[in-house]
Amino acid sequence: MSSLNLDDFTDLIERPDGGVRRDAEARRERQVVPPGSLGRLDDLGEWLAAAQSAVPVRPVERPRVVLFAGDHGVAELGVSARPAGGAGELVRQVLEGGRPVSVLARRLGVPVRIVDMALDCDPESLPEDVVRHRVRRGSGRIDVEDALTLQEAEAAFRAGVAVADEEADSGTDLVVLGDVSVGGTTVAGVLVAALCGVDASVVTGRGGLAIDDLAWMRKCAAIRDALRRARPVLGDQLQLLATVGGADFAAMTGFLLQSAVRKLPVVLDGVVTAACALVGQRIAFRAPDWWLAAHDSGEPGQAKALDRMALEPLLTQGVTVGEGAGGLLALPLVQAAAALAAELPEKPKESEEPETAEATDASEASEVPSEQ
Ligand SMILES: O=C(O)c1ccc[n+]([C@@H]2O[C@H](COP(=O)([O-])O)[C@@H](O)[C@H]2O)c1
Ligand SMILES: Cc1cc2nc[nH]c2cc1C
Repeated sequence: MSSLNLDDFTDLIERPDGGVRRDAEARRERQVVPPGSLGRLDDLGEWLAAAQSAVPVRPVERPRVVLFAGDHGVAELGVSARPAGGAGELVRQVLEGGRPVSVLARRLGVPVRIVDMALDCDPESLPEDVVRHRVRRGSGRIDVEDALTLQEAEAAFRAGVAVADEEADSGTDLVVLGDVSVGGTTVAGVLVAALCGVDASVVTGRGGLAIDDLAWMRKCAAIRDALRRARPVLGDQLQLLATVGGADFAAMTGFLLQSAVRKLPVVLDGVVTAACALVGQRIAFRAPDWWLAAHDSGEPGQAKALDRMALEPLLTQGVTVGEGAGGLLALPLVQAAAALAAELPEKPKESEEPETAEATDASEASEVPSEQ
């Protein structure tokens, strides 16, 4: 297998088509309600049109939730209100239908795919439909040791790339990306603080099930210690993911970048996906153009990361369960924006003048898309 060169993504990732975006804006000018009167839904519809390279924008008909799952050694420090090593149990519950993402996905008719990257459980105990890409059992305790070897990080990154290719090849038209982890918000905090150059306290939040003050202090200290280990490898993103990331983080970073290569738009969930996106931005600066921030979960590290990528979350509902649930909440908005942009009729022509070259404003004519 050829060695992985992350710099290739810089060239492979193009921006969504600016010309198509202008065509989408021009179409909105001709529709019955003024552009801007649908607020952020107007921006959303135009962004999606550019991502699809299609005017009118196509409906989102084959969305999917893709979740990467892993346990993190740092959870042994008591930085999470969830039991260390408990991510496998959550994975079972998601697929059995009993978690928030299961309920929302059922209601919206969206399939959920879960990839095991580093769960700390017997693989036999997992439901059959879990996608198996495990590179190790639990990522390392990042305050004192590396999360992964470089080889494991590369294998995990490649697994994420492969899953993105499978989604693009099978006709998925939008992915809601999420994670199932224990200790993941601590790892995310380290990556965000390292890449934004801020202190541990700035990114230390209360996690999935809010932790108490003592646990918050342990979490802040763990992030501080891991940050010291992160700083020397800041210039090498694969090494950074190996040192203070984890297998699920490496896979999500690979997934996000390859989705951008394949022009597959991705909706980000919470702080964990935001941290992976930030690593991805360091690798390929154009990549964030393909991502949509669904919601503001309230984790301070998420706000920091999204701000760095100039991504503005659509919703604020205080959803901190992770697992793609907050991300999925944005799907109906995306679908609404697409329907409005595609289906609102155009205004009737103001005059009945014959359509001659002279009667048409030349500058406008050059911007009007050929729709038929
Ligand atoms: O989305 C967020 O910002 C968010 C905030 C707190 C917790 N979570 C989810 O909770 C899980 C990890 O939480 P923790 O407290 O064990 O680090 C993981 O699946 C996260 O996606 C997610
Ligand atoms: C308007 C808009 C602009 C963006 N830029 C990057 N992702 C984006 C998503 C949306 C929705």
